[in-house]
Amino acid sequence: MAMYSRLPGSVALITLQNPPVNALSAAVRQGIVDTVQRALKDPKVTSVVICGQNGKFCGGADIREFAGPMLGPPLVPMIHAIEAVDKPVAAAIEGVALGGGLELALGCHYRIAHSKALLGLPEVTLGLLPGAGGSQRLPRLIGLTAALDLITTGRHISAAEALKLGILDQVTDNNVVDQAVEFVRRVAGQPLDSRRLSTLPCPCPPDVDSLLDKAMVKGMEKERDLLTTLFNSGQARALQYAFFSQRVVGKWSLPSGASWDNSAARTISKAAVIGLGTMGRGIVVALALTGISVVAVETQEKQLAEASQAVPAMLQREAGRRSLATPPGVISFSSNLQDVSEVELVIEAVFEDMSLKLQVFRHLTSVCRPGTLLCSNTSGLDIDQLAAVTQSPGLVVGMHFFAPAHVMKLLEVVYGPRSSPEAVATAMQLGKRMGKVSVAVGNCPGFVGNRMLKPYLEQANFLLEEGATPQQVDEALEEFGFPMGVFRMSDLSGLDVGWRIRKEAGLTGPGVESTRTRQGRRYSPLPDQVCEAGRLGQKTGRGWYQYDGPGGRVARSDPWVHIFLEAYRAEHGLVARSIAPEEILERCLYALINEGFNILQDAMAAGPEDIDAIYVFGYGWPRHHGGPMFHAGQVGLGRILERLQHHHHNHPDVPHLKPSTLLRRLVAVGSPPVQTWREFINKERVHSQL
Ligand SMILES: CCCCCCC[C@H](O)CC(=O)SCCNC(=O)CCNC(=O)[C@H](O)C(C)(C)COP(=O)([O-])OP(=O)([O-])OC[C@H]1O[C@@H](n2cnc3c(N)ncnc32)[C@H](O)[C@@H]1OP(=O)([O-])[O-]
Repeated sequence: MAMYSRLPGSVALITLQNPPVNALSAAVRQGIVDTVQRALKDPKVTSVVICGQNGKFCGGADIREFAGPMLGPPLVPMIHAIEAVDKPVAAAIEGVALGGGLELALGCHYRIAHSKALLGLPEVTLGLLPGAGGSQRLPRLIGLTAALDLITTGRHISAAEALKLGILDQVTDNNVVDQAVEFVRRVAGQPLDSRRLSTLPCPCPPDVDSLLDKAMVKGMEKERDLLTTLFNSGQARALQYAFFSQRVVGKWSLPSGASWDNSAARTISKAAVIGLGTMGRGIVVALALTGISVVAVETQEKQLAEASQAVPAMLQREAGRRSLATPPGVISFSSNLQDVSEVELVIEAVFEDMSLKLQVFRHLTSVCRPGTLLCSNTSGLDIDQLAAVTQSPGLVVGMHFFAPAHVMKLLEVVYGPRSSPEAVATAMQLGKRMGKVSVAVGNCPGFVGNRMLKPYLEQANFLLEEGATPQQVDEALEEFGFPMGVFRMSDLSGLDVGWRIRKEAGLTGPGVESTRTRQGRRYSPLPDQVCEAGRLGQKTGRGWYQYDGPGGRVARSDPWVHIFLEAYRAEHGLVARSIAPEEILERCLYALINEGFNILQDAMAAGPEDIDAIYVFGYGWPRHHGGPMFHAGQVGLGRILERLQHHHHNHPDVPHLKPSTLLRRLVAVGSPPVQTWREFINKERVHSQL
């Protein structure tokens, strides 16, 4: 909707009304068309101001409408009509003018913004381009180079930058509508031709003159054609899905019925971090950047001394990189666990060893004051077991950060069967304050992200046994869009991490027979043998690849690995075959996706969006593929099921390839779209189908 009012004097005020960001839905577009007509016809009106309600000008086209046919008045002629009005029209920009919102403002003759407003053309992040004249008007206003920068990066810019670039006519710290009204009154009666951006020539560097001989009309036609192509592309749908899934996960819910809207969060101002290894240091910085005071505890003197040098430097660097709204919190270092007695929340980040973590939790519960939230940064250990040794198990949750913790966007908030809604709400809100995408997940080995990683890694190892090289596997995955293939990634994170976990699970180590079947299923001893050869990845300069030296970054193919693989195959009587990239992708990705269905079935994630957000923000899943569950829908659930059946038939000793019941059920009901799975799962659960 758009509301029309006549202000004292001769100014018509049009207010966009579509909470929360006044997106240009069909109703809003209709409202604008009607109110602009009204202003045009009213002889008493000499000028017009367009603003948005509730402190937001406009967040752009209504992305929710992209899924269906476009109804209502189209945006392009609507903006052209505003530009053609013969009374001055000003956009009063507060909050945001993004995408179609900025394009609407560019159709106005003047633009006045509040100093805190953000402007931009972020369409590229949704797989689109500015399709309502933005690609044509912006270069005509600020030149080709600056416009290209904004259009291709999609970045949001401040009002100050927009003023400097020439997008805005005025910036104010006061009420922006009042300023805009005053502005249009002042300019009423002045000629408007030079303010109609679509009619202006495009200022551009001399060398591209010849490229830009096309007229405006041609440009607009091109914009429309390209937009139509983009609209119908899978990538645009995936990027728009990723936009919404990032927001859906904030609206968390637990199987108990507790959810974001019925659970109160505590606001944390003082926290502690136990353990100052790589993860602990990053967590201290992430907390301090949010303005929280942190007690950073490390019992090993050498590690403490190193951390007290490194952490302030990291904080300073990061604070400099972001322009912080609040000053960073104070960090105090200590070797004494007693010093955490006054904090409201503790995050334990010691070595990934259950007996050590239990020891820390026993200690914490005795030194912290009652009511302190106790969190663990474990990447997969049982939260409930930790909760069991504390006086208040309800106040224990997992906060699984990803390295480096002050940079990576993902946070898995792990609730155990006894975690209170307040504890979950507080951890989720704290994650949000740290700028993270926080996802609530259930307590199961590996939680969501690492649980799905296991079958993916497993398939990659099996592929090596069957004839692939690490490079071939990595190349197929990188071609799909991962920044790093599985072997390069393993070398980066350190091969000993998984080795230790497998030893703890009794899968390898002294006394375990070196067979290719362990604990009743196919097992590849390849990664254990690589570790036994002292090759732990980048940190030792050797792993699945070779590097220039310990800590080297550039992976090069290593003849040692090829000889090792050949010897291994010969020892086990395996005949290497040539494996196509398609098979590599199917085996790795479909095994991972299948585990995602198992996770949904077990209610360890509330919906497919949660899994997809985890993979996009924590595991490098290419955003333009939406996430593993979205991708499954794009490929077709029937196809995924059929390929899993095929691979499981060939490898019956690999349980991860056995299609999940949920996948079968979804295919049986006609493969409904991913957005409806959450509801379907809940219904199936009620009827005990899962
Ligand atoms: C031939 C056809 C012609 C077509 C022409 C194309 C025109 C144009 O070029 C294309 C576009 O404009 S593309 C668009 C270009 N624009 C963009 O890409 C801007 C995208 N938006 C943002 O970047 C952020 O939301 C803001 C910075 C606006 C606010 O951030 P914040 O304060 O942290 O808040 P938050 O939590 O982020 O969002 C709050 C709620 O608002 C919702 N919502 C938001 N925008 C929406 C939209 N456009 N729509 C619908 N909904 C939108 C959001 O889902 C959430 O809903 P929930 O139900 O409460 O969960």
